[in-house]
Amino acid sequence: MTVLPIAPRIVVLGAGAWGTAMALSLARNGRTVTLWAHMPELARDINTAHENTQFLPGFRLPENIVVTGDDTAIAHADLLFSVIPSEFLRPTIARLRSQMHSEQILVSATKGVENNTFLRMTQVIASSVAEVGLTLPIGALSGPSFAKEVAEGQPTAVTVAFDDRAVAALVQREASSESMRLYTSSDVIGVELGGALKNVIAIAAGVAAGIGLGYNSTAGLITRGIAEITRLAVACGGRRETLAGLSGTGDLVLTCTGSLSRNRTVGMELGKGRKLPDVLASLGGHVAEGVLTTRAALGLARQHRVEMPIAEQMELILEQGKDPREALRDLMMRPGKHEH
Ligand SMILES: NC(=O)c1ccc[n+]([C@@H]2O[C@H](COP(=O)([O-])OP(=O)(O)OC[C@H]3O[C@@H](n4cnc5c(N)ncnc54)[C@H](O)[C@@H]3O)[C@@H](O)[C@H]2O)c1
Ligand SMILES: O=P(O)(O)OC[C@H](O)CO
Repeated sequence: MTVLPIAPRIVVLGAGAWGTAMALSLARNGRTVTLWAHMPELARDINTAHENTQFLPGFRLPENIVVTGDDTAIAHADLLFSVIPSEFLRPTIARLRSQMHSEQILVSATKGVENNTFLRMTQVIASSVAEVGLTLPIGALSGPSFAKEVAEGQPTAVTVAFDDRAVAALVQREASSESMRLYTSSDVIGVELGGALKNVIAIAAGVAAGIGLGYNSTAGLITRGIAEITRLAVACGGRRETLAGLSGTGDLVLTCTGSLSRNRTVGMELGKGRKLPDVLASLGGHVAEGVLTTRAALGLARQHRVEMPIAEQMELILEQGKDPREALRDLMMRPGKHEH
């Protein structure tokens, strides 16, 4: 049976906006939280400024957050949160896995699908640690949660999923606070895919906004978007009701309407006519996971023979520079369908 000590040692892997906000949220319970950065210089800069000026400016880190670039810090953790962008996850886990052990619990908070394998993030981590003969409980945390608002202490609700619900309950106990409410789930597939796939639809919502379209179009994209990502998640083994929850409808509504979303911003700039490399370069080192996830989602969709018309048009815009207006027209002019 997996257990956690009374005062578990917590390490957050990845000192981007979300890793830093997660550390701030976890530290509100009085625990010491170690925030691991992949580059020692980044750890040093954050320690000097007591603030992550590059990825989450404006929030002073309290004394009980210790920032480090030292890989050996991971060996002392009881509870690990992995917040590494999907693109860098496999090499980062390969680097750190010699410090990991089977008594630890690992929560993945990354939202993405691996580009060539189409694996979910918990699968990437499990397959990497298996190469050195290691197994440990690995689950996913996802839901509507802009890092800035979490850092501000604004009430936020997310879902944490493990195959073993008792493990999800342990994480729920440790990560809940006045401003962070966690629901448990045993649907790891649904929670992970909900969080990853909503980014593709958020790009589409941004494109619509960038073209100058209004509320009707956004509502249509959100609703047909949830239909599309639910189809794929269910085909992959997720549960329909999970996609109707926080890590599905909840996150989709947030990211398709919230101006803080990087994915929506990318779509909006494309809708205004800017080119993708130029838009990505202006994100200041931040990731917009949906750009890479679009192709992976379509790869998964082909494997499972699932139709994803919105994702297909996004791929054409992102990879072939299709005119966004033409893409939206092509979506509207598809053959008529039943709603369900
Ligand atoms: N920002 C949010 O509001 C938010 C909320 C929920 C989930 N997420 C998810 O969290 C994950 C991380 O996003 P973020 O917003 O914290 O990142 P970010 O965009 O703020 O920063 C990029 C991160 O990538 C790291 N990085 C860059 N090169 C690297 C390399 N070669 N190896 C390892 N790491 C490298 C940087 O150190 C930094 O931590 C993403 O999957 C994102 O979808 C973000
Ligand atoms: O800024 P985005 O688009 O990466 O979205 C951040 C989170 O995923 C919102 O839940």
